[in-house]
Amino acid sequence: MIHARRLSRGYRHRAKEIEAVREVDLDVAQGELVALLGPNGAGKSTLLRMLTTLLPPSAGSATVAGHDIVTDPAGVRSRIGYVGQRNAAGEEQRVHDELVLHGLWYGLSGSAARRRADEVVELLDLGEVAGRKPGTLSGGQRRRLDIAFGMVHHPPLLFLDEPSTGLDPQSRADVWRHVLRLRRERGTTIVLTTHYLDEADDMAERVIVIDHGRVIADGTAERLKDDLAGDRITVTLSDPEQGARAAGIAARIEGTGEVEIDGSDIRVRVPRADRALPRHLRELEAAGIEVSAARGHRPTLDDVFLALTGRSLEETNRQEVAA
Ligand SMILES: Nc1ncnc2c1ncn2[C@@H]1O[C@H](COP(=O)(O)OP(=O)(O)OP(=O)(O)O)[C@@H](O)[C@H]1O
Repeated sequence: MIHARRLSRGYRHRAKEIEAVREVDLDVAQGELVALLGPNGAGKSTLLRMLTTLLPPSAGSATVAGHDIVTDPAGVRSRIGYVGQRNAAGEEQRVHDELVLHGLWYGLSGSAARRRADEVVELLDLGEVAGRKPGTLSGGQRRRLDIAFGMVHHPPLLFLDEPSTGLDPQSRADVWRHVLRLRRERGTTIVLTTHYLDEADDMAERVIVIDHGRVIADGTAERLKDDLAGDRITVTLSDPEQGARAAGIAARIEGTGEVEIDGSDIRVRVPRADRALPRHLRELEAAGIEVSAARGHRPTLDDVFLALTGRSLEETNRQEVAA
């Protein structure tokens, strides 16, 4: 569906060149659900805007849905849906009428546009609000309407730029339910951007991590965690004086890496926490070291980002919000 090679885009801002996207290679197959994950300013929107032909690349090439983004932008546009960060709806028409207008804009006949409006209203559960004006909808309903606009011409490939940003948790879950439904029932290929780690983790089957305009990791969330962050176990000792001995025992167990002592806690990196924990407990017990608590941690995607960049994505997002 998407093949991009060394796709790059710079901006000139106050006589300075910003390299927003740098030599990105990307292949997305039909039916995939891919999340582009990265902090604000990483280059996600710029990448999406190039793939949707809204912005020409400075260098590199890409085909999207079989058409070249530079030499055949009209071919690309007729086969994709794009839902940007801003609302697409006007305020004058009612929801259903707006959808019909969109269909006409895409070249459908009047009856085909009305039929298609009915279909997307059903697909995105907008029946209750079909007679209302967009300005009266809740944030989540409004976002679903935006997605409906992106689907009016039945595209096999849908791009969503931060579909859930700014929504409350319930509306976010609701938008996701509908995105997953599109994928399941229509086989739509979906590429979306997000800076919510939990979303990328729970919903997308493939996560592409972007930082400073480059792809720095690409895989399933589980794979990225296994390869880049690894599990950890934490064992709390009844007697903190035993820390050094316990750390020595842990370090000798096969597969163990990075042993840290923090007060009465010993933290150890292991390939699989569920398997390593019983073994560590047995060895400590055999050495007469009493353990008062023990737990295993599966890494999060933030641990992956931290391992890759030395920064926490969650922390970076928080600082952006505060700034
Ligand atoms: N029109 C523009 N002119 C100058 N610089 C720009 C322009 N648009 C984006 N940039 C810069 O390019 C870089 C990438 O921005 P982009 O919006 O693609 O990132 P993003 O990952 O989508 O972030 P966000 O989540 O905030 O949308 C940033 O440094 C941004 O400031």
